[in-house]
Amino acid sequence: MRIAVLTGAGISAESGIRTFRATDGLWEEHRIEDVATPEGFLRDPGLVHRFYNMRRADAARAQPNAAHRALAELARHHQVTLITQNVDDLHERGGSPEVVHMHGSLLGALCAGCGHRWPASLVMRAADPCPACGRPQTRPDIVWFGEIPYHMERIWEAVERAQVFAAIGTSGQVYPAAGLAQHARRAGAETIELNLAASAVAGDFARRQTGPATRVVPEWVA
Ligand SMILES: CC(C)NC(=O)[C@H](Cc1c[nH]c2ccccc12)NC(=O)[C@H](CCCC/N=C(/NCCC(=O)O)S[C@H]1O[C@H](COP(=O)(O)OP(=O)(O)OC[C@H]2O[C@@H](n3cnc4c(N)ncnc43)[C@H](O)[C@@H]2O)[C@@H](O)[C@H]1O)NC(=O)OCc1ccccc1
Repeated sequence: MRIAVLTGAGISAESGIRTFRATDGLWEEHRIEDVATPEGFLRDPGLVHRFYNMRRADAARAQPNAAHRALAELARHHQVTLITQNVDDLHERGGSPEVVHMHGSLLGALCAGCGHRWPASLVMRAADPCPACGRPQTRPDIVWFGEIPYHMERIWEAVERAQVFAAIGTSGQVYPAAGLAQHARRAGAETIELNLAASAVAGDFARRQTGPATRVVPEWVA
């Protein structure tokens, strides 16, 4: 079976990683414009690096949960394209062989000058010189608002060819990720949403399983 899976912050919530829009969510203390936009980085790279250094430390402390592991199991029996909006590496540590990080990763560094990429250190600073061009314009390799997500060609193709499309732990408020369900449904896929509550695009799904990811994902995979 060809299965395309899209995950969001909700799949990592039970591993202790805060989501974005929950009351104690990440965007509570920080204005999106300040910490997740190219303009915010130009204005105050120190603030942005402190934000992502904190997230990198949180992710390093967290452990994959039963939902991450269940998706790894699914990939052993089906042709799974696992697309995530998450920048943590819990899918990989949960055993998933291949993960498409459409919004980048906390484990990557990117030179805003020459575009060179290299593995991130736990604590990053803008002044860290680029190993390729030497310029001190180091940023996290993360897709910010107003920037084009990574791997879009591959993602559209996988969603169009999927027989099943599942969205797990995502609020459906950020595009183009939130538009993938409708695209899959139009291409004839069976669609299912797994979440604690209905997302902003719940209407695009034929089926829904409501509950915490660590319960509903293993149930769905079984
Ligand atoms: C706010 C929104 C309106 N704005 C956008 O969508 C913008 C603008 C836009 C573009 N098109 C539009 C169309 C309409 C309106 C606006 C737009 N989009 C962009 O700027 C994108 C770039 C967006 C990426 C920004 N970067 C992120 N992340 C990296 C940074 C970082 O992480 O710091 S987005 C970030 O926020 C989003 C958060 O959403 P979720 O992951 O869903 O998390 P959330 O907290 O919201 O919800 C948690 C869910 O889990 C559930 N849950 C909680 N606990 C559990 C639990 N235990 N079990 C199960 N479920 C659970 C909850 O019920 C809830 O549903 C994720 O995508 C996450 O990656 N770029 C772009 O459009 O470029 C052009 C383009 C595009 C395509 C082709 C050509 C050109």
